[in-house]
Amino acid sequence: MKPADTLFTNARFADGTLTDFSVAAGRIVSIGQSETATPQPADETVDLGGLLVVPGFVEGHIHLDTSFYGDAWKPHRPCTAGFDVHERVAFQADNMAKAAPMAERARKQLDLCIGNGSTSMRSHVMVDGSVGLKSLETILAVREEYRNRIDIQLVAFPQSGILKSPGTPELMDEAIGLGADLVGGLDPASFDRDVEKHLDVVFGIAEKRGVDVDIHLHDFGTLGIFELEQIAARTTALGMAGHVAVSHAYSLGDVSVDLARKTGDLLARAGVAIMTNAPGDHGFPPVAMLRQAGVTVFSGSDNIRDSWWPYGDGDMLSRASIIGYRSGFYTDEELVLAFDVVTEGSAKALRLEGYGLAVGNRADFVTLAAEHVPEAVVGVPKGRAVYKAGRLVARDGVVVR
Ligand SMILES: O=c1cc[nH]c(=O)[nH]1
Repeated sequence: MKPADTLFTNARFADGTLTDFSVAAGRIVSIGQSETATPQPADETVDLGGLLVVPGFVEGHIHLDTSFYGDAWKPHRPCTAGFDVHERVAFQADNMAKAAPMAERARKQLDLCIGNGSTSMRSHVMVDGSVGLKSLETILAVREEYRNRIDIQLVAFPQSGILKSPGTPELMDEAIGLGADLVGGLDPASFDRDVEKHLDVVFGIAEKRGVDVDIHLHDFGTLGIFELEQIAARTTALGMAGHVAVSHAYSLGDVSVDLARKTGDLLARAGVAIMTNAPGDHGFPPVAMLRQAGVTVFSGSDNIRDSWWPYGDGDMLSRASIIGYRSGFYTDEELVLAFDVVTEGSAKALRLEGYGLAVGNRADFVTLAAEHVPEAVVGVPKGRAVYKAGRLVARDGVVVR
């Protein structure tokens, strides 16, 4: 038998068993009980010391281009009246003009996320009439630099609208040719004020290019629900179940329980996933109810020190804790659900191949000083080791170079 590259011993899996596993060519090739198994020969042995070992976190929604993490502090500017996406986008443009170079900021954000245990990520990147393809070109180059540390999907994101920002449909199409993986959208009703035409462009590009869709939908109440219905109908009509996500979907958190449940059933049937970061100042999708309906629920940091809010730490375990806290999750089963949202749920939404701790899967994992997953979700232990394809990429929050 050809020896594995690395034998990892004394790993505590989520079911409490102490396990050895070996990795070759970046994949898990064997898993056995530490107490009973004959160790598989390997070039190197790493003793994980009984730490909890979990799959790498999946950062399912972030903005690598517009974060000011590690840059000079940009004080938050409130909107004049309530939450207004147009105003936030204008503040963002102001801040971007005063920001450190985008590549530098993106690297700092990536180091933060990897240091905390993310091994895969989906980032939205502005592609519209205001910035053209410049941001995407920068982030594509940074993605290339980080390709051995984290897998990154990029969404061509029309932050200034598709119909409101001249040239955006063509730019989004070009973006896919350039290397973006998905096509995005933004509040078809309140931003572009034409749901049909907005979705024609998004799903038109998706169909033509054979890519997935991830739409930002901040619209509240029944307006947001109406848009979710339209997105679900398009998804079904194009046979895109499992290939479409809606990010934020605040409306699911502020309509009646009955309407949220009915819409959840619709989304489950259509195969539309929902991303929530459990934001602080308003309703957000009811995670447990949606999961029970069969909806794939996933999560991301979204904004980290940007023009939308000053919070965010790039830590998907702390995000699971926030989701659990805001959802009123107390039982072990509920805490495991919160954890699942940032691991299996996000992996499913991103359609990651070979995710999870099983033979044949990618050896992307994190060690945690916790006895089990519920304790990890409430305790959010630091001092983690992060492995990508079986190789140590970060320890104690610091990326290994
Ligand atoms: O939450 C966010 C962040 C950036 N851009 C958006 O449209 N929404």
